[in-house]
Amino acid sequence: MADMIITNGHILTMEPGKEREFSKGMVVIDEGIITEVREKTQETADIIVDAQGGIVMPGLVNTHTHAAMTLFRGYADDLPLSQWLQQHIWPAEAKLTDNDIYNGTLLACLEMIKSGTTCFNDMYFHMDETAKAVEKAGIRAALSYGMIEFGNKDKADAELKEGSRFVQRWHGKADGRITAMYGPHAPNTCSREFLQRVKDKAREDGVKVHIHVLETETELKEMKEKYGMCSIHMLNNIDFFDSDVIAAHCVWLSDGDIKILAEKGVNISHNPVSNMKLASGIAPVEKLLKSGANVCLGTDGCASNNNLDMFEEMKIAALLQKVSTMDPTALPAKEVLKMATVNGAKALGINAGMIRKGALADIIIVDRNKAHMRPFYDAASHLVYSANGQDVMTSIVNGKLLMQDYEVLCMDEMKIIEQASVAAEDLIQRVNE
Ligand SMILES: C[C@H]1O[C@@H](n2cnc3c(N)ncnc32)[C@H](O)[C@@H]1O
Ligand SMILES: [Zn+2]
Repeated sequence: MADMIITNGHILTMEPGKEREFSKGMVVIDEGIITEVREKTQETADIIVDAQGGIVMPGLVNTHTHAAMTLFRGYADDLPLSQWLQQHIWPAEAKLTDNDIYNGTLLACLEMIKSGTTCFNDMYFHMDETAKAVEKAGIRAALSYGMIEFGNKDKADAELKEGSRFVQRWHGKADGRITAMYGPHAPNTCSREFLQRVKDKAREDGVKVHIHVLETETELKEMKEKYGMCSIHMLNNIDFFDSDVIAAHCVWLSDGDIKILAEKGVNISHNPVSNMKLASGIAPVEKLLKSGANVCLGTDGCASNNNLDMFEEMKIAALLQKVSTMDPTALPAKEVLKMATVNGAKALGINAGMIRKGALADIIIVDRNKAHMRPFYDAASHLVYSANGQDVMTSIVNGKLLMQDYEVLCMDEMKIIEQASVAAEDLIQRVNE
């Protein structure tokens, strides 16, 4: 007898090269793993999840965020990145406590679970608290301590020590739901020497690296002044790039940079809403995909988005590529859906992002019984262009039901909302003191 069977749903497998759709199918789950995907099964299970009227699909993977920044949702809007970070966000972050991070991350987990994200990639501070929140919520996450040293030698040692301590403590924990990584913030906030040290350490520890790269034109200019080359060439020169790197943003790329990223198998997290809101620019996603690079999708933090809805992110990603290339065939729905599922899972090195025998049981069910979801010709089209996060009925992570038929089972929803609101209020008071 299996643990769970999802039945009666319209299944979208997203299995690379063998994408299949069943109008009525069954997914069998045992010990957190998908054991069978068919039209009918002989198997029985403890829990039967009726997905009647729903699309059963892989949970969405958010490959770049700062979860606890939910506390800064709407705190400093409509500013350019450098001013936003230096004058508003960093001073406020300096006042963050462990308790803030825990509550802010739980709020983020709640929002993600409710809007169909089953795994997220996070870089932030006080990361033990983020990990504890992930452990509690039941979601899956890749976590890194955000290291910033601005070329300061003492700071470099301390930052790497903390990054390393976090990796040792959390990698593979929470029933394997937590993957730890190193998180050097960016090529213009970390020195070349430090980035090299970090990458060496990550290789030694066998873990991945999460970094912001070429988000703004300012970074490009600073790098050219400092090193006589852009961030991509600088990082390539120090042998930083391989398939164990997740580079967020990658907006200001030359054709030569694209070639390097594709050849080295670097994973690129595209974050269109944040890039549009901060007016950072438009990442060349079409060119990156055509060159064979693995491009995935992220929301960035709630101070620059201002939500964690990956459905919104998918639609905006598609629309932005179309209007920027003036080509309506650019980034079609199926391609965006891959970015948000299989490509994201590949980037984070987790066996998910698809509904296939042997994959992790990270699955969501999206409601088709809504006015804006009818008629129904093509699942991918509806998921990208019509749906939003509020249409997710059921979320399963590691074979466990975190939300079923819109009811959150893994936490007390009102309590989380209340605690995070109180924490944010206290925090802003401390910031303004
Ligand atoms: C981990 C660090 O990254 C910062 N951070 C949040 N959003 C962005 C962004 N779009 N670009 C660069 N840094 C960012 C956080 O505010 C924190 O200081
Ligand atoms: Zn970011």
